[in-house]
Amino acid sequence: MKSFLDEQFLLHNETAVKLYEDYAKDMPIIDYHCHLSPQEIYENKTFGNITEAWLYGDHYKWRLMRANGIEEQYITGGEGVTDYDRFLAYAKTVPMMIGNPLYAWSHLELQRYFGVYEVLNESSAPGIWEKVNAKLNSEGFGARDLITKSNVTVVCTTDDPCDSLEYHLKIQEIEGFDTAVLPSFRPDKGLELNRDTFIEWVGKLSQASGTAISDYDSFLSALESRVEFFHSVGGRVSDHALDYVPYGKATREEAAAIFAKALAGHQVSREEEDKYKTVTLTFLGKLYAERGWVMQFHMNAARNNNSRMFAQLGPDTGYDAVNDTPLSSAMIGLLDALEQEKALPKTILYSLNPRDNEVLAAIVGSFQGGGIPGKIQLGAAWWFNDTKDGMLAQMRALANVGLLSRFVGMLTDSRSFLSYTRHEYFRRLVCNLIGEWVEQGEAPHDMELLGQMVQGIAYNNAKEYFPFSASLKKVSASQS
Ligand SMILES: O=C(O)[C@@H](O)[C@H](O)[C@H](O)C(=O)CO
Repeated sequence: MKSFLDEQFLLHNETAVKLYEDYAKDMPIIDYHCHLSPQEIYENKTFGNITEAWLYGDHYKWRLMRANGIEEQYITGGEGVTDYDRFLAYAKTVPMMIGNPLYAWSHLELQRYFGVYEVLNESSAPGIWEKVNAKLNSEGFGARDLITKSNVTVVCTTDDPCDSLEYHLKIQEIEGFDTAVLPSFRPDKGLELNRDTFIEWVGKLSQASGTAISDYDSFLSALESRVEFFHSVGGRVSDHALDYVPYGKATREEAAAIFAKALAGHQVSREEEDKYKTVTLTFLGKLYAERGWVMQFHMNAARNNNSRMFAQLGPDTGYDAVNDTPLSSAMIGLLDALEQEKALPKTILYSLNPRDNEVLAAIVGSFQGGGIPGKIQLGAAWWFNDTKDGMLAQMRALANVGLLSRFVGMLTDSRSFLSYTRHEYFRRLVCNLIGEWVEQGEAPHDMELLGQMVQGIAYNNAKEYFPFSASLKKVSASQS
């Protein structure tokens, strides 16, 4: 029987161990989608204790604590509740997490960042609290230190087009910090024209772009100026949350009329919304293609389901779920609208519903081309799929229908600076999956070929795929 989280964790055959140890383990990380705060990175934020690092913003942990019957004030904080109280509440929940990736992630983080190899529970909590906090309060445990320690060459944060990117610019001035921290252009608030944030957001866009927005054309030119600004700061990625995939063939004039209706404060119909989103996404896709950007679609999330708690805590607080809207024909329509004009950018398609894996993997195959390896990507297992089963299902679907060897690999999608162990977890799964194929005679025991495949999925494919600046930390010869 293997001991818990030992060196061969998730590696169940010799080939897997060799692939991980000799090829995957030491590869750098490109974290091309996350929710880290550029300000905290710039300020090299330090964490007074493990509760601050673990429980101040991680809704994955909050969700499981609720499921374990922990009172809300010990999860997201409350009157008279100390950070130690919250840590104890988490320590009480951890033993109940067996089978959930957070059980492994939490212990991997304790091992990799703090040298703690004990299992976390209520009885070990006091000692672990002391040991971890002593480290967190010592030199080298600030946000930037943790990024550097994790061998991360690129971090792509998630940013609103109206954002000043002040901290991205300031980070570029920091001597000796090699990681590129780049903005991702996330214009969801400009697409969601039925939401109560739309009109105010258009006003913010006008201010940020210096463009008077009186109609759809001026709105689009304001968006274009912000794309250009993000590009000037090193941004090369966009990101769209499509909780359902819209598609409605329409002219620019039709979209303009719908835009005007929404800007006047009127609700638009679903048909009008689809038309507006189709024309606007097509416009944006062309901008991305012109600049060589990568366009990401995060689809089929069902967000903020608990209206009482949404009113109390806001979004991204652990009350989301998986949507099950059909997406195939709309997705094809959107991609084809761009392809028709030879303006389809590199694109990554993520669905939160694993039922869509094969659907998207097949759609991906319909739009490859342009001489670009893996131009269209089946997105990494995301959010509720960021699990052993979810990652394997996504990789198997991609391997069955497309080219796993061209996959740009994992991302943390996290708000915590300790989450880079998710890449280790993923790399171990990749090596074991390929190792199994070799041991079962389904792939040749050609370590050079397999090592190249593993290093590609771990890092090199992303390095080639994302047109980030040459300011990336140079990967040593043995790793490239
Ligand atoms: O980018 C998204 O929309 C999601 O990743 C969302 O932000 C969610 O809160 C998350 O971080 C899941 O990991």
